[in-house]
Amino acid sequence: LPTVAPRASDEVAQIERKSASLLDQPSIKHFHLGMFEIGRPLGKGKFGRVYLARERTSGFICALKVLHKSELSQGRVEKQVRREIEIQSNLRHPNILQLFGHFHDSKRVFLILEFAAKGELYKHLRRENRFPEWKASQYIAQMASALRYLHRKHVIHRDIKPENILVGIHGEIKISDFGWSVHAPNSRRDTMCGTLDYLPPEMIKPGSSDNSYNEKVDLWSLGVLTYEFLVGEAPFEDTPVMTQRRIARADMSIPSFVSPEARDLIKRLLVLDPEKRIPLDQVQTHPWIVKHCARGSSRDKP
Ligand SMILES: CCc1cccc(CC)c1NC(=O)n1cc2c(c1)/C(=N\C(=O)c1ccc(N3CCN(C)CC3)cc1)N=N2
Repeated sequence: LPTVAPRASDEVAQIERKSASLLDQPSIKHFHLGMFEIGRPLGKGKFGRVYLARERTSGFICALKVLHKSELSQGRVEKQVRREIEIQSNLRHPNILQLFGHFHDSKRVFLILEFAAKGELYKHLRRENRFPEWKASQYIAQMASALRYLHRKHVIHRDIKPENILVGIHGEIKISDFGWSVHAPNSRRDTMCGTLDYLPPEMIKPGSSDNSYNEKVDLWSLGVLTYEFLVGEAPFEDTPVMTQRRIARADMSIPSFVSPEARDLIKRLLVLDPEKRIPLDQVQTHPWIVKHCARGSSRDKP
């Protein structure tokens, strides 16, 4: 796979400047399919497929996500896709997958996304079973940095899990799939689907009067992610009914091979009361994070 040279983002800026200037003549389209050479399929999800792509004039490598309008309307997820586009196109952070632009034709919506050359994090996790503490710690440090950035913009991701994280060419992680992200505070109206494993107690309590919640939901999910990186399975993994019950009681046990520092951080994140969860700035200065990040940048070890 071609590597994405760092200059690529300058080229995006160049494309954007060019297309911004093109926008002055309304007849000129912004982006369209003919501008891209489509490469191999990279992956597929419930509502779309993603392909390696190259923008013809600049040679810029990206990932083109194709969503079929018919499927979106059947799944009643148009609103989510609109929100994903609106939120993700205004974000710029090394650990958040960038959305450079979007366009559509009669049948499909196309998202022009940053190419993450090392693919899906959950496949790495399944292959390695669980991550060594130094790697898990660096990933959580990167997640905390990305979440701090999101929360400063009052964006809650709400769907932090290994399946929604990609890995860049230097081994850095990139939060993707903002389909479930919202502006805080929020009271959930969309129906949930998929795994319950990562949901905090305040989002699964059925019919609780005050079902509004805030950014702290991402702290709980960060705790679940930390546990899963180190143990290889989620802390409340069980049958759906038991998972809900165990989440509501924060009923989990941490295996003895997990270091005391990592155990301490997990316990400070998986707290029932959202207000009592350790804040992100204290995650970044936690002994388990500091002890490993000192070993060098957020990249693969040589
Ligand atoms: C449409 C697919 C989808 C549905 C739902 C959620 C998400 C976000 C995770 C996505 N993916 C998405 O949006 N994606 C946006 C993307 C993206 C996915 C991506 N890369 C890859 O998917 C990928 C996969 C495998 C790969 N190789 C595997 C074999 N290795 C030996 C070499 C490397 C290398 C890159 N880059 N930007």
